[in-house]
Amino acid sequence: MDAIKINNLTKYYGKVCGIDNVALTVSKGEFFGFIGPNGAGKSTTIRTLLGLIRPTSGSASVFDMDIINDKEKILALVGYLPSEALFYPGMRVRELIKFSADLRKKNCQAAAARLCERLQLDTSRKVEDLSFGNRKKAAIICALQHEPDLLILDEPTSGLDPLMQKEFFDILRERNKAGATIFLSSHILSEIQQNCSRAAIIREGRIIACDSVEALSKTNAKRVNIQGTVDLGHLCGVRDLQKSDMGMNFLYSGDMNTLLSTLSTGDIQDLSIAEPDLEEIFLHYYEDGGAK
Ligand SMILES: Nc1ncnc2c1ncn2[C@@H]1O[C@H](COP(=O)(O)OP(=O)(O)OP(=O)(O)O)[C@@H](O)[C@H]1O
Repeated sequence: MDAIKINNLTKYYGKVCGIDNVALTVSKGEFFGFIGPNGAGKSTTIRTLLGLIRPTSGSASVFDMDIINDKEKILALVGYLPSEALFYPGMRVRELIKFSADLRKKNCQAAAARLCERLQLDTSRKVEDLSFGNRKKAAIICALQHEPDLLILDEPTSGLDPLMQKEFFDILRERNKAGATIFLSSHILSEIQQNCSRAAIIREGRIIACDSVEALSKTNAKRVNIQGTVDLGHLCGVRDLQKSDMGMNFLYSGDMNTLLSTLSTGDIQDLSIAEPDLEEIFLHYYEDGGAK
């Protein structure tokens, strides 16, 4: 069974396009990444999926249930972490966590206590007195304490320190191993690479790639580093050229023999031709014309 199935979902905010014809399938039990630059449409996709906003056109289902007609049934199976954690003021953290569990008509005391301990959250504090990171932890506990079948996490780690990020991902991996499906929206590539098996890249409201993280990370471009001088002329396949007093470096995706014969005309003291790092590969998807 698919955990998430999105069919040609489009959302316009008046004249502004949020997402355009998004189609995506996430299988039950997957740890799926959703990557894209600011304003790409990640939150719009998630909010539409959860029935928080209505699509302009298209349809989607969660565990084979329609996002509009079966909204309540879907929400009972989902844990949602919004990108910004906002709470009613005046509550203490423990009251907020209990309030969130009561909404689900579930006793989550034991699970909540374990999560608070692992994430080191002081439940006696008032929510309005919490730091940004601690507010995030409270939101994480509200999203996870009822042990949902599907976790939808929108930029979950912003505000968490590195130790807490590690603990948080340990918890997610444990949940995933126990069968939960995880949909992780992020623009932190290392998070996606270390945790997800598949990912989709969204840009300007459209899915531009969807594949295994391994396949997405592959490219035929090389990073060329030169110490010395050479005239590249009109060499085809050069991108991201950076020059310094010492030499130059660029991404190259053209013919290797042509590159080598061009380089042989220069005065070169040192040369390296290496795989680009992951950030560079993903920038290629983000840039105009980067779609496969
Ligand atoms: N309530 C709204 N009213 C008008 N336009 C909106 C609204 N919400 C989002 N948009 C627009 O829809 C597009 C997609 O925004 P969205 O928030 O979904 O992107 P995102 O990928 O989640 O971005 P970020 O990583 O910055 O959170 C953007 O152009 C944004 O300006």
